[in-house]
Amino acid sequence: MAAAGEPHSSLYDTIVVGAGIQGSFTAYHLAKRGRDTLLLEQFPLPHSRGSSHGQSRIIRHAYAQEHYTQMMAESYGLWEQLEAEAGAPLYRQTGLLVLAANTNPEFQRFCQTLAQHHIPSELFTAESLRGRFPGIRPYCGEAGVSDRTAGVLYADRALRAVQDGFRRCGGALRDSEQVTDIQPGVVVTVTTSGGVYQAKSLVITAGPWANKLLAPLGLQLPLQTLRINVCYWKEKVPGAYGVSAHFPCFLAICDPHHIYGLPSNEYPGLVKICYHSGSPADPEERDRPPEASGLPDIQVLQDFVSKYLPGLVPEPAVVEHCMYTNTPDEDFVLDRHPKFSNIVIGAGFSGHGFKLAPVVGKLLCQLSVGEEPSYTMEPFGIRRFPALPPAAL
Ligand SMILES: Cc1cc2nc3c(=O)[nH]c(=O)nc-3n(C[C@H](O)[C@H](O)[C@H](O)COP(=O)(O)OP(=O)(O)OC[C@H]3O[C@@H](n4cnc5c(N)ncnc54)[C@H](O)[C@@H]3O)c2cc1C
Ligand SMILES: O=C(O)[C@@H]1CCCC=N1
Repeated sequence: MAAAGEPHSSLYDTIVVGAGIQGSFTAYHLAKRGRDTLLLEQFPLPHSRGSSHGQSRIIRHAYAQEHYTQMMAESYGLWEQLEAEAGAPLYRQTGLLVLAANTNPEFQRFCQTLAQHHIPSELFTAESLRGRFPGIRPYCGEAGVSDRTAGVLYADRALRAVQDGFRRCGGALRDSEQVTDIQPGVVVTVTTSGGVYQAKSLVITAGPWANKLLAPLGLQLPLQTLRINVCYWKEKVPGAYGVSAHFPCFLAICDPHHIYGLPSNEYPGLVKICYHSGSPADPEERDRPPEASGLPDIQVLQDFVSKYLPGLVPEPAVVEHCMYTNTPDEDFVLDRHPKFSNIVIGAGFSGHGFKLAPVVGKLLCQLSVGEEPSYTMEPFGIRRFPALPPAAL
């Protein structure tokens, strides 16, 4: 294996394209197994053009779909391991409240998975919510269920930690190198803006750029790229909705899209509350203002904040941007290319993939080395999309 900075003339075991959280964890698992791995990133690191930047992400066992709750059991352990390797905290436990009308079927599925997996949790009525969380003004008939294991991941720090871990295991990370061409074969040839590399297998984890890389490989996935407004709301009394006041993360099950929030922490006095959807956008033109007919997400959030969180100023104080890459069912794509079995794809993380990245990385690593994946891959297969052009398959 070449030392850092030395030219690498031979064949890599695996090249991973895209150093967001999914590609970085994939490369980390590969390097930990002693695979000679090259991780390529188009932008200088760190950058804020994709989906993995920012200070915080929610981590939780609570899911309406059991397969994610199952994967989270292992994911928590892998986050802990990375935290120990990094020697710095990556996670803060805050708990999470799922809020909905008590008759809501999705809410009931959350309660079922929490119970089935013995996750420490508590049920709340509108009245008991009011007593325990005076900052929330629940409506009549609303219920809540908590996931006490949930909390906040320090996202930027976590991304750096996994990339450092990858390098410590001998992995090579080259940033500012955009992949411009992929030639499939028993040996895959990858051309970048900086050189030409070869490997026995390739993993594509390109976030919102996935379809751009897949098009020349004869594949287009039904992915929608969305620009998300990441809104921060000012506390009327600083700290009232903060981690130190034990305010939890929350997920409000709303129609048509959920609303979620994290206690004030990264920006003192500001609470992060976002809409779980956004306006369609090309990642190359993310900050171009959307059409006038775009999603009224900020208005929906303002209404929500004025109604339910009376201790916050109902107008965003800070708005940052990030990208979602959504599949139609919001399940991930973790699969081999239908025609080129040594090309593995991780895509469509649909705005909820950060917490699961340690397990996603392990699964993509297993697929690329030809091992049986440790979980059922049924929800994640490419063939679940009926509208794929048959020529591609
Ligand atoms: C506002 C917001 C809030 C979220 N909240 C949560 C949350 O609370 N909990 C949670 O679990 N998840 C959350 N998520 C989702 C999570 O952040 C994403 O699922 C995850 O970051 C996706 O990572 P990725 O590696 O697939 O994509 P990215 O981070 O976009 O990484 C892809 C990388 O590939 C690189 N790339 C692309 N094309 C090329 C090329 N040709 N050559 C070289 N490099 C290339 C890109 O530059 C990029 O760095 C949230 C996402 C957003 C946007
Ligand atoms: O994944 C998460 O926990 C957050 C909150 C719910 C919607 C998407 N992201």
